[in-house]
Amino acid sequence: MQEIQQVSKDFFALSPEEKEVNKIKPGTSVGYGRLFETGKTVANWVDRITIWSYGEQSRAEPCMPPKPERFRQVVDEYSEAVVKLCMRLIETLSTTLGLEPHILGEHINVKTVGLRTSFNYYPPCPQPELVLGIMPHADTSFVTVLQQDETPGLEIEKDGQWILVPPVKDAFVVNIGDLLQIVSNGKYRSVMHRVLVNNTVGRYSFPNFFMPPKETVIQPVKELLSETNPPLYRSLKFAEYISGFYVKPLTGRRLIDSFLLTPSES
Ligand SMILES: O=C(O)CCC(=O)C(=O)O
Ligand SMILES: [Fe+2]
Repeated sequence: MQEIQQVSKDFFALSPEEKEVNKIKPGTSVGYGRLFETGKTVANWVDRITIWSYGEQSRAEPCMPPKPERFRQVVDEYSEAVVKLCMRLIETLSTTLGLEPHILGEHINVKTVGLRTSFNYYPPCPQPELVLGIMPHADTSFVTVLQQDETPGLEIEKDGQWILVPPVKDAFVVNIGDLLQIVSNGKYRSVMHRVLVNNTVGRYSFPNFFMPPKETVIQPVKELLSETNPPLYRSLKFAEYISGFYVKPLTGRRLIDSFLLTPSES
């Protein structure tokens, strides 16, 4: 965990030209650059690089920055360990849904699921009350394993209130993403969250998004459905969901609601 922090600090200390070697290309979501740049003035006060760190996508869309030199090696070891943790989480989540431990993993074809990792640096901001580090959103993952440093900033929404998630040394935060909400037929709800910034210290965070290949069909697990518990979400390709996510800035609205079979009033 310390090493990831160290290579990230080395990366963000590079010159803008060196960081931009890996600039996000139009139509993709990986590389270095501003978050959700849409031409509109939505301020996300963050310097960020996103890469496929594990799985099929990391080979299909290579995006490791060439510098710092140790980056790739550290990320390879880290992502392998995080994927193992995600696999265990999926088994546990299967059990807590009342299913055999292997059912959820089989349903989502867990062996093909990969990892996308973002490296966020939120610099100190002279007027932190005017911006957010990242606007309110839910993640596009099954689960997100998040490493944050010792500086607070992450808040989750619960019952209409924003609640700070205090950093705990050597611990990850696990967030439920939209895809788990769909496959669990709404039994698990993805968590809305946002990031605050401050005017004194920079903050680093590393969310690891456990995400499937683009062609994967996402739909509720059939073992959870019955006449009295009909599917809430239609089946969709992950590519369809992800294209919806990146075309608009983070508005705080739940994208996932657009896949409800019976649209909600909200
Ligand atoms: O910085 C954080 O703690 C969270 C970052 C986040 O939510 C994201 O990158 O999706
Ligand atoms: Fe997030």
